[in-house]
Amino acid sequence: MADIEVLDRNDPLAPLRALFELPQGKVYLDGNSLGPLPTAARSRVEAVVQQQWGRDLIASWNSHDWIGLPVATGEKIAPLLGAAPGQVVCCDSISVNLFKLLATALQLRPGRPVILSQQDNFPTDLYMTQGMAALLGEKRCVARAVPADALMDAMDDQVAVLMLTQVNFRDGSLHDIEAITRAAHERGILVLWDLAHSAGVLPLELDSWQVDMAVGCGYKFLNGGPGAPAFIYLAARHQDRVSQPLCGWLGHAEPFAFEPGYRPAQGVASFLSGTPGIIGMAALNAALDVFDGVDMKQLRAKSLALTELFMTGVRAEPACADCVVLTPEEDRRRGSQVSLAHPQAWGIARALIEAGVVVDFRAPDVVRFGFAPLYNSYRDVAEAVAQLARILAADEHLQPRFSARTRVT
Ligand SMILES: Cc1ncc(COP(=O)(O)O)c(C=O)c1O
Ligand SMILES: Nc1c(O)cccc1C(=O)C[C@H](N)C(=O)O
Repeated sequence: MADIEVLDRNDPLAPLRALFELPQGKVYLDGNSLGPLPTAARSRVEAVVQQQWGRDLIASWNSHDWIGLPVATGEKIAPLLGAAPGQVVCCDSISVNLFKLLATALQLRPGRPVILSQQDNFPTDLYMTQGMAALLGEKRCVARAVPADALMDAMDDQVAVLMLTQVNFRDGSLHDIEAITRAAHERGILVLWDLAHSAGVLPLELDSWQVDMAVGCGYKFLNGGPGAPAFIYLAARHQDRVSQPLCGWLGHAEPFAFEPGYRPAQGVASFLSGTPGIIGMAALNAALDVFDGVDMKQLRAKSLALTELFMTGVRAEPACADCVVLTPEEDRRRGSQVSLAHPQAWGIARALIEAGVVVDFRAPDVVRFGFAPLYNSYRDVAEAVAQLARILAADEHLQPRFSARTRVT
């Protein structure tokens, strides 16, 4: 393996690790599921609870601008997406936001009922599409999911919107947003990108790639905390042509006029529905400060170096010979995780966690190693490879205590 200490010493992003509260003695490689706690988020939550909720109570909607928090947080996320102001709002979960945007896409393409996706997309994306189809009936909505290599052929004149996730949650493979968006547009198809495993770790240029719509996650690489709200991106060019169906009062032009009839707010703010969870959103808002001054290209370069080092390390270890690297080798095809397939993946994941290397298991046979360049070091990679090789060489993953599937994640 390369000289790990030199790599960490020369890493310009290494000081950012100090902005997080990482548990001592653990190597945390699960930031693609739940990012760790940024100290700024802890302090903000304390302030929101003690001073704002605890002391200022209801006045905080104005005096601490709670009412403006979804838009303000969206504007803080926007630069990470390559989005000009006025196109991103923070709200709800990805699942709920997909529903709003899918309905919008169908409105924009009347006569085209198909929502096209990839068979191994994250299940919630497929489920939301199936729910939409059941609600609207097959004349107005058809859920079509095909293998990745059949997507181009499936883009026919019945397709209203292509809904894809940029980085596949299972194998870490990465789609080329710009090329796929262009191909879809040439066929009159809108694109809706799920950026759950991209926002905060990959350089994104949604505006210049002409993306129509996107959603993303607050609790993974944006480090906003468990169940942090998600976000919606809707390109400015579509905003005055659509109305989303979950038209709650906070998406109204004047919520406090309490009118009986719905009038949407201007722009992407009309994608708000009900009252946001202020504590959770405040945590995400503060967590985003970690990105101040961070060059996303530099972040990507480190992410690639971490995943590359890990894959090289695994291949060089004879004890890891039965691990199949599912994640593409090519930089332009790889997100920020490495997935290994192994028949005893569950036991390996549990043994790694017990050894202090926090990874996750995805059924049926995948161990995921998520690398977050904001806080993971090259030393973390070396430790993960060493522990994996040790466990496999000692058959530790076959220990009876690792055989029962006792956990949900
Ligand atoms: C690609 C992808 N989309 C959507 C989700 C779920 O989003 P939510 O729980 O915010 O609905 C996840 C993970 O939870 C995911 O990995
Ligand atoms: N959202 C999660 C949860 O509430 C519990 C456990 C895991 C998750 C996840 O984020 C899973 C994740 N989207 C994945 O890539 O598998």
